Amino acid sequence: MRRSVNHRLKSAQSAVRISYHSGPHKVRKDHDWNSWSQIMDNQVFNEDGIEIDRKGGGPAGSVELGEVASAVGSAHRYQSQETGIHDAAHALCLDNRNCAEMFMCGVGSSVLPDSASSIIGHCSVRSQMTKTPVIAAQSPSNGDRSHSYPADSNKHNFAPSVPEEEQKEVQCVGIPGSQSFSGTIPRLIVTCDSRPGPTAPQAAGPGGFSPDIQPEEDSPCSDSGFGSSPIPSLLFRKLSNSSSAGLSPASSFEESEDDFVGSDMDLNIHTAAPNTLVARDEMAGKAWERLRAVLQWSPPMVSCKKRSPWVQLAGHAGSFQAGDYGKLLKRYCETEERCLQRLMGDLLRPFVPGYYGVVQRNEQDYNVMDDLLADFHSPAVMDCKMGSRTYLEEELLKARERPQLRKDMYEKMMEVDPAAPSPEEHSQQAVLKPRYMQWRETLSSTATLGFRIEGIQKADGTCNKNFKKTKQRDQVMEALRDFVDGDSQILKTYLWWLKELRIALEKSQFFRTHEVVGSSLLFVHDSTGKARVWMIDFGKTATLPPPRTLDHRTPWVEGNREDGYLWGLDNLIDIVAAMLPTA
Ligand SMILES: O=P(O)(O)O[C@H]1[C@H](O)[C@@H](OP(=O)(O)O)[C@H](OP(=O)(O)O)[C@@H](OP(=O)(O)O)[C@H]1O
Ligand SMILES: Nc1ncnc2c1ncn2[C@@H]1O[C@H](COP(=O)(O)OP(=O)(O)O)[C@@H](O)[C@H]1O
Repeated sequence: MRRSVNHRLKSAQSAVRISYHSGPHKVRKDHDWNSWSQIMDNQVFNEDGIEIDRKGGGPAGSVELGEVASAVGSAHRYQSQETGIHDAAHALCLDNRNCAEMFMCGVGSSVLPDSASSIIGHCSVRSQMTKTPVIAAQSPSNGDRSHSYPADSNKHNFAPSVPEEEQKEVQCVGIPGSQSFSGTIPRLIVTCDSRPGPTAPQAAGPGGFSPDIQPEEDSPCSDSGFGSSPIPSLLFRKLSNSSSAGLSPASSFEESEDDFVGSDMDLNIHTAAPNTLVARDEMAGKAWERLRAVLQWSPPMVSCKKRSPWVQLAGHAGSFQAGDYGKLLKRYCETEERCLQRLMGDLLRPFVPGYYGVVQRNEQDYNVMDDLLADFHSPAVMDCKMGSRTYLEEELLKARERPQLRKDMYEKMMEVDPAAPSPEEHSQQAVLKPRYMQWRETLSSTATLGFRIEGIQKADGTCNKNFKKTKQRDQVMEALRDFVDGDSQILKTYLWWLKELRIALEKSQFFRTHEVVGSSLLFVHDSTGKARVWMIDFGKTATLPPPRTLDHRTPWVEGNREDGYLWGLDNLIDIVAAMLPTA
């Protein structure tokens, strides 16, 4: 039995190696299954895709819980820091899928630190990576076809190829003080004005340029042509319109399951909000001890936890589908895939949704990630778009070189402020994308504070996306106060997470070497007092050519690629702190 557990732990490790392979960033093809199954050389599957023990022939899922607990213990001993938790969780979940499923359905999510439970989530998707879904009958696959990770049998590093510096534990060195933004955001308005000027677009022909009118201009992750795609029905959760008090309807996943989650085992590390990440690791260690105990003495549970209604607060309609077991499928974007892969090996990992690779559903590829709402009960959610600029420098160049007029953006502009378009734009009934984006930035708090609220859903399900004109500090405060229903304890927890995030960002190799544009912070809390902040949306996060780096606070001037992300975070922290009663 012991041999078998160790053997599975080994398998788990090799599987993890593959998971983080950052190979060629392209959509992978079916034949990769072969290489995947080669890597899984220590594992044998029965015809239902259930892993069986080579020796015993029983399903791997039938391993006794006590044995799994030992596996957890052994794996945990490999490393005890943040990465160790992940490793242990990987080992555990890959070791026993049924048990992992049990974690997903209650035990794990209630006793594990978030980082670990998110990885335990990995196992369910990882189990999809078998030729046949393990729990085929329950799978809402809808014809899902998981791409395997490109296998590279020559790679034997357990960790992804991440610079050593990046793998170091975050040490809390104190919360840096807020830094102010000394400059102003340069106005780089691109219009169809053919008059010469330093920032005006170049005329493309005699009499000024005559750009083609396009319904949409594709940006790196634009969903042009996809928004109206029908969304296939889902077994676990369905997409539907949620009640919306805002400008536009929100997509949501309907509540569809009963709640069997044992709350007595909850370990709420979120509200505890210790002062350092190191302290959190210590807590995580304790959580593992408790997990071991629970595993050794709990009867097997076949349960499913209640799914809170899912909500999409911003972004492109039709981009998301529900995945299995707390996973979310987001329409495939190569840039985002690359970023999420890299982030899995970066200090920022606890602040981003766990990433599980690419699946195909109905001929559309999706990036699979954690549904960040999955562990909350009727959560309140807020999307805050970070940074002082919301378009890439390359989009600006593109708009100059190949200007494309956007009717849809003109219409969105008119809905908010009919006086906003210039006479020329009125006559064209269209605007250029950077012009629209800059208008949105100055209308909201993006240009003045380096972040803006995109949307809020309250616990009662009301959803408000009407923040386009939320610009002043006191307006932001009002929105935040409403979001937390005046609960200063929740605000305090958010403040703690924001400060932790700032520490991690300031040390992150990924962050230093990427221009992070259009990315959001997703704030989630619920009535249990649990509150947390994650970074989402890396569709417009561009890698800088080495050795270039950004400090994310220097004001942007065209060419310096600064995004104002940290400046915005400083301001956000400052605002949240100012809302709290002084001790
Ligand atoms: O929020 P509204 O005012 O509707 O404007 C949207 C957002 O800025 C989108 O950014 P995000 O995805 O960060 O929410 C952006 O997508 P990009 O990220 O592709 O730039 C859209 O551009 P188009 O996709 O070109 O329409 C733009 O129309
Ligand atoms: N991992 C996630 N878990 C839960 N909700 C998410 C997650 N990612 C995105 N969302 C929801 O979807 C919305 C849009 O996400 P985003 O990644 O910004 O999409 P887009 O790239 O289309 O702009 C967010 O505002 C949030 O409400």
